[in-house]
Amino acid sequence: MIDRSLFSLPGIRAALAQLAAINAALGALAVAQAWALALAISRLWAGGALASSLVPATVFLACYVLRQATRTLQDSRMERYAGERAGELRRNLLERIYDEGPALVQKTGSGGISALALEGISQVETYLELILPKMVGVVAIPVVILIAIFATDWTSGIIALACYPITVLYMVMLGKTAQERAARRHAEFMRLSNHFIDSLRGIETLRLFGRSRAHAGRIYSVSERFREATMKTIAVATLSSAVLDLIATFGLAGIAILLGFRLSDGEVALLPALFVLIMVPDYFAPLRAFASDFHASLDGKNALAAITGVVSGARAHSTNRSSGTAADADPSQASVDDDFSWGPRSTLELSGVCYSYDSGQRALSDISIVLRGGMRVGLVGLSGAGKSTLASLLAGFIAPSAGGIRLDGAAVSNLCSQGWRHQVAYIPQAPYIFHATLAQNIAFYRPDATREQIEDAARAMGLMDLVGDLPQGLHTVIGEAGRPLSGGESHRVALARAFLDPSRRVLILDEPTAHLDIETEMELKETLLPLFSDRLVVFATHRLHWVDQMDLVLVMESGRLVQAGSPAHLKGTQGYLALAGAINGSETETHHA
Ligand SMILES: Nc1ncnc2c1ncn2[C@@H]1O[C@H](COP(=O)(O)OP(=O)(O)OP(=O)(O)O)[C@@H](O)[C@H]1O
Repeated sequence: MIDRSLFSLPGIRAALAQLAAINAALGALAVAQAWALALAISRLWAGGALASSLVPATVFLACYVLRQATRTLQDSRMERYAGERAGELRRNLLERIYDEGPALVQKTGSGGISALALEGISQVETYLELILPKMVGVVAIPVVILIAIFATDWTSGIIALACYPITVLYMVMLGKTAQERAARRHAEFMRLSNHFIDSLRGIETLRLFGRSRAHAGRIYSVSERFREATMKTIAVATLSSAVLDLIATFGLAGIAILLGFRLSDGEVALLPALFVLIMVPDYFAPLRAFASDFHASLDGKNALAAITGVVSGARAHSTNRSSGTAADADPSQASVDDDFSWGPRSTLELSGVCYSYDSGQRALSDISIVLRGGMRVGLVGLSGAGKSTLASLLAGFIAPSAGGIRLDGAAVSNLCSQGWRHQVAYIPQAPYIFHATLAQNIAFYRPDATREQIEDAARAMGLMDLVGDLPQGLHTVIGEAGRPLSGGESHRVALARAFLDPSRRVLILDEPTAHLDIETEMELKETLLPLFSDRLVVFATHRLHWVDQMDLVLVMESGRLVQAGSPAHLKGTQGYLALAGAINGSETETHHA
C-alpha cells in the first residue's frame, strides 16, 4: 500500500521529518480546538454566562485559523518539493530518451514515452503533493489524538484504538485490488497512447488502402477497454470510501453511545465526554483522506514506477552493455572520451560483436571488422540481414550484447557516448524534419552557424531551388504542420546538416535512398559523393550502384558477415554481389534477390 519507491527520492527524509512535525502540530491543534469547544459548550450547559465561554471560543477560533495556516504551509512545502522532484524526473527521463535514442523509443513506444513525459510527470507531481502529507498524517495525527483520548477516557480510547487496525487492514486489502485495477488501467492508457500515435503516423497508408474506418473501430475498442478499466478503478475507489465511512461512523457511534450511557449514569462528566466526542471525527479524518487520495493518486504512483523503470532500466541497460563484453576482461575499458576526434589514421575495430533485441531476436552474430580513417564501407545483404542494426550500433544508438570494440586501439564498451556521437552524422531512410524553419533544420548539428554558412550548405546540397520557392526562403517553417518537403528535399536537408558540420568525420547512412525514385537518387548521388571525402562512410543499401563508390563491401546474411572485400573482388567471386548483380543489374534494388 505504501509505495516504497517514494523512500528513494532525493530529500525525502527531510521532507518526511518536516511533514511529521507539521502533522503532529495539526494533531495538537485539533486536540486544543476540541478542548476549547468542549469547554465553551460545557460552561454554557452549566448555566455559565456567555462571557465565561469567551476565552475558550477565542482559543477555538485561534486554533481553527492556525490549523488552516499550518495546512497552507504544508501544501506550499509539498508543492515545492513535488515540483522539484517532477522537474528532476523530467530531466532524467529526457536525458535517458536522448541518451538511448531510437532503441528506447522503439521499446516503450513513442506514444507511451510522450504520455509519460507529458501527463506522467504531472501525475507524479500530483501524487507526491497528495500522498506524502496523507501518508505522514495517517500516523501522526491519530497518534496525537489517541493519546489525548486515552488521557481523558480509557474506554473510548480502546474503541478508537480497535477501529484503527480494522481500518488499516481493510485499506490494505482494498489497496491491493485498487492497485491491480489501476495498473491495468495504466497499461491500457499506454496502449491507447501508442495506438493513437501509430494511427496518426499511418493515417496516409490507412486512407490509401481504405482502412481508416476499420481502424477507427479499433481505436474505439482500445478506448473502450481504457474506459472500462477506468470505471472499474472508480468502482473500487467509491466502494472503499463508502466502507471506510461506514467503519468511521460505527467507531464514532460506538464511542458516542457508550459515552451517552456513562454520562447518564454519571460515570463521566460532560466536559471529557464532549471533548472525546469532538475529537473522534478528527481521529478518523486522516484515514479517510489517505484512502480517497490514495485512489486519486494511483495514476501518479504507476507513472512514477513507469518513469523510474524507464530511467533505471535504461541505466541498467547501459551498465549491462558495458559488461558481458571485453570490458570484463579489461577493466581499463571505458566509454569514448568526450574530446575524441576521428582522424585519417583512426581505427575502429569490432571483434566478435553480437547484438540481440529485447525480443530475443539475434540481429548480429560474431561481427569482426576493422574500419579506418576515410574508408567508404558499403553494407549489403537481403532484407533482415542486420544492416540497419549494424549501422545503429556504429552510430552509437545501441551497444553490443557481447564482443569487443577498440577505438584507436583502446577498448571501449560501446559507442553510445557523446564523444563518439559528436563525430557522427547519421542519415536514415526518412530523415526527420523538425517543425522549424528550413535554416534551423539545416543548422541542426550546429545551431550557432551563421546565415552565410547555412546558405553555403543549402547551395552545396542543391537546396537553392527549394529556398527560391518557399515564401520566406530559408526562414519558412517546414516539417509537420509546416510546409511539407518531398523525400529528395528531406534528404538534401539531412545532407546539408552533415555538410554544415565538417567536424563530424563519420557519416552513417542507412538506406538513405530507399524511398527515392532512381532519377532523384542519381541527382542526390552527385551531391552526396563530395561529402564522402575524408570521412569514414558506412552506407547500408540495397541499391548496388553505390557499391562501386566503396572501398570495402560487407555482405551480411542473417546477422553474420559472410563476405568482405573490394567491390571488384566480390563481384568476381561467387556470392551476393555477383548473384544480385547478375539477377538485377547493378542499378537496381536487391530486396528480392
Ligand atoms: N526493434 C526490433 N526488435 C526486434 N527485432 C528487430 C528489431 N529491428 C530489427 N529486428 C530484427 O533484426 C533482424 C535484422 O534487422 P535489420 O533491420 O537490422 O535488417 P536489415 O538488413 O537492415 O533489413 P532491411 O534491409 O529490410 O532494412 C531482423 O530479423 C529484424 O526482424
